[in-house]
Amino acid sequence: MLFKVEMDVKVPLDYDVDHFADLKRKELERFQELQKVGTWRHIWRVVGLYSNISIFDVTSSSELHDVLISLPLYPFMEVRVTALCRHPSSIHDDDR
Ligand SMILES: O=C(O)C[C@H]1C=CC(=O)O1
Repeated sequence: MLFKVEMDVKVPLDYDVDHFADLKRKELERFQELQKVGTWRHIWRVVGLYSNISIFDVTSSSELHDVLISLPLYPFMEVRVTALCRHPSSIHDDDR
């Protein structure tokens, strides 16, 4: 199952810089693991914002929920999820 996930990262201005750098390092590790196994299939930066638009490939909405709340930066994210399905005119067989 494919989902579009929009993530806005919002960090309080007075948040400890070193602690946030540590969370970002952990987020990068988790992100790379999820990319390697194909769960986090695509990511784009939204120009000018600390936001991304991503495509996740998971077996269920529950799996997506578990993946999202496992992200180290999750407590700082506003997340919007859109379920996707194959377009009948698509020529690609991996977009479902
Ligand atoms: O940078 C972000 O948009 C937040 C998050 C997504 C991947 C990653 O490494 O951090």
